[in-house]
Amino acid sequence: MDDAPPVKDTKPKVVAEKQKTVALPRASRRKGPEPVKVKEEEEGEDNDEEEENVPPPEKAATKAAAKPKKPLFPVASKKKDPEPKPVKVEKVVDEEASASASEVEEELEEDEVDEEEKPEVIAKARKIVQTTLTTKAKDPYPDWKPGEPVPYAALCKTFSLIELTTKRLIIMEHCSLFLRQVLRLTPDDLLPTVLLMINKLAPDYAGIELGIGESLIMKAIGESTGRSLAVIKQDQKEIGDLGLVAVKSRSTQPTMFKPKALTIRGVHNGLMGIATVTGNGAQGRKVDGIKKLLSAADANSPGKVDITKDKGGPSEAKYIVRFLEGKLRLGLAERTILVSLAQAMIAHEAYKKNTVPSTGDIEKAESILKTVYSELPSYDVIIPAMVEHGIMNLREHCKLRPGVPLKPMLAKPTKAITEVLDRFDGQTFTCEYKYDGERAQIHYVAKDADEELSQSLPSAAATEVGRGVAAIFSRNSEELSKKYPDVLAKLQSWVKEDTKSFVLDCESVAWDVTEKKVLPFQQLMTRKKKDVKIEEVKVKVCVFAFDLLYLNGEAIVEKSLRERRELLHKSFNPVEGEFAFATCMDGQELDEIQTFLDLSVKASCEGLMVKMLDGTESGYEPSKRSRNWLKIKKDYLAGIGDSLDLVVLGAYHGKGKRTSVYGAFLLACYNPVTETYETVCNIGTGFSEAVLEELHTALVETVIDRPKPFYAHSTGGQHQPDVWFEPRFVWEVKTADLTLSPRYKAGMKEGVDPAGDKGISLRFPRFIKVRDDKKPDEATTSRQVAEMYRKQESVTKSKGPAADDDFEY
Ligand SMILES: Nc1ncnc2c1ncn2[C@@H]1O[C@H](COP(=O)(O)OP(=O)(O)OP(=O)(O)O)[C@@H](O)[C@H]1O
Repeated sequence: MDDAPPVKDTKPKVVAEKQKTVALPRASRRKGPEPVKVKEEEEGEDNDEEEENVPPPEKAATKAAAKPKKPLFPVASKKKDPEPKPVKVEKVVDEEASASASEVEEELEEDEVDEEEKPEVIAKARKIVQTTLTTKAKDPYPDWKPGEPVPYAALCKTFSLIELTTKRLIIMEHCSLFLRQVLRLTPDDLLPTVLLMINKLAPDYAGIELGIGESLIMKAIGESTGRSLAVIKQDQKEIGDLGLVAVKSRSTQPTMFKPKALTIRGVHNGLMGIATVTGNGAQGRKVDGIKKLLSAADANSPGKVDITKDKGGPSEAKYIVRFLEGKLRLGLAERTILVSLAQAMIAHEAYKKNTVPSTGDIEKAESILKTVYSELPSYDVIIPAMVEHGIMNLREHCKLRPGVPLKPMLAKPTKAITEVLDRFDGQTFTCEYKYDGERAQIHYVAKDADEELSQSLPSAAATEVGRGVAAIFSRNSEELSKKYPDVLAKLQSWVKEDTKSFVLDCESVAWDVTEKKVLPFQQLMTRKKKDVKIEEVKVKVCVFAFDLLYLNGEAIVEKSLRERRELLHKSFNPVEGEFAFATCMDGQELDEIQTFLDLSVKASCEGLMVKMLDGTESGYEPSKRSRNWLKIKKDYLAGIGDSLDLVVLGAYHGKGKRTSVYGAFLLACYNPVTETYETVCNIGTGFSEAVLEELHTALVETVIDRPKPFYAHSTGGQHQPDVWFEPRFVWEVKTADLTLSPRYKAGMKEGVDPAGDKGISLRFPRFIKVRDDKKPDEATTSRQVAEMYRKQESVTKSKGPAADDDFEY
């Protein structure tokens, strides 16, 4: 395929098909639990089933693509010679440093390398950077001509090497080596390279999705290889991996002519074109786009892929299809890429200077990139700046800014007020109402300010609001301006005149205009999700601000909460029913907190947030589930500490009156390390008839023939659900407690069961609501489930909980 023009020329128009969501009507949500008989035996029951073989990890779906106002890939620096003169690295690092990743792996216990954050793994990785990354010796792919587009085959070669291992350390080494080669030869392609590695086309806030289902991909594979759809479907049934089906289909296809080899930039452009196609015949043009990419795949280097084994050689068709499905199956967590990128960059900079970076420098580079990315999660902004100014200077050039949403700080659950007091012993803390609505990050820049709402924000996302321009983002950095035009319309009235720019952390909560009080979350969910017309708004919303992250041109995340709160209160005017500061209380005594908790519940809140108030620890920690924020929910005091957000993997047909709907469901938590969904319970309680009907309508669209290879579930016949689903919907679920069961797989790798054959399961789970603000890979993690289990157990065994996070880099 010819390379399409650079992405900067493309003007993506409209967001493609969005994920389907279920809005549950208020009435149906409010109805009491409607017990539904779960088809199988009670949770927690022992049974001798076989341990299931979980296939290699598969990347959970990520959304993709952008609607950029400015060039998507600003050229970092044209002046620089892309290929510095090859240099011989003279400096000798210590002996240990010459270890290769595989040697190092042998030294480490298998379970110790599960996460790249382990200090010893990081230390070894840094040693590797000092040696292999500062020479060309281990580059994964033969050098292409400096300055020329990076061949897509080079990326696929790296993917195929990564596919051969599950060890983070080796994955990191492969990534770093390849990224450094890209930096050395074609630094302008670093951005699309990184994006394709993380299965994205653009930052989340750009709101572009590929909008492609399995059937469209099968159609494209069929049409581009001359095989019938029926045959492709049959292959898919047998192989269970469309990427490999694409490879199999290609191998039987005689090549009439040799198209031009794919490049990373060309593939990115092609995919972007597919994602942004709209209007009449969009589906057909998407298929054409895929066909074009597939026909060019492997043109010049047809990889020999043994499709009988998942871990075949490199094949462009395989990775294109997997990208389209949002599943590269590589275990390339965003954190891995970040660390690899920092290592590649520091090694590249050293290589250019004919030096070797010290481990201190490598550590510093990693920390800079992680901090910068947590405040400004946009490779589109960071990569060009990093290439131009160097990684050590990145902080000066890339700061939190209005227009680029950051991942919010999250709280750790606690079970009792005494736990809070233990945690904050000797330190000042503050309590705030925990409002039950939707997180909203509001960005604003006045027209007469010395700055602008980020250039990388799609223009449609920035709304004129009187004296300024504003945008609202969700917890997941999705753009919410079309959901809350009423908030934007009133915004100017609560922004003080000398407040010229800000990023606010808030909760948008349904508001009862007559009673002048907040309404439960269920009310908020009855609002339309997008294209809301102000005149049609029935459920009014009040914004409760609890933090200020940026003010008048300056990021203030490092200031103490006390200072941020003062600035917050100084910079805005509360307006009844529209904008308010979160109700807070600084008392430190148990009975004061108890009284405040009771008040919060009376005020229709979920409970309290308790936050460190002073000192560096009270700084805002983007993307972290931090112990400096604790939540006490009203229902903590009975049952386990927190509800869980679980992914629906399967369902059982209803019986009797319910034959037309699903009567019970199989739920799973998410394991971000192995990128698998681990089953955790069957649920049939908490649903009204109306809700069951709605869920059925939504879920039927996602039925698949068989469980995905990245579902960790029981294989015993009697435990199989009647239908399986794509991992799409996240539900909030409460449980009486947690137990170990051989029938479920949750947390099996977390060491809670000494014998290792039982997973954690929920007892008496109860459906609370659909969490359509969470994506499946943001569900409660296996580790969190294990942490809850340990906490529950710790009453008798007094074991400390493990740390965890949601987005942390
Ligand atoms: N005063 C407040 N301070 C911080 N967050 C608040 C506050 N009031 C309400 N919230 C909401 O509570 C959430 C913090 O709780 P947590 O970190 O547990 O998020 P979560 O994982 O979405 O869990 P939950 O289901 O409890 O909302 C925030 O995302 C925000 O939406």
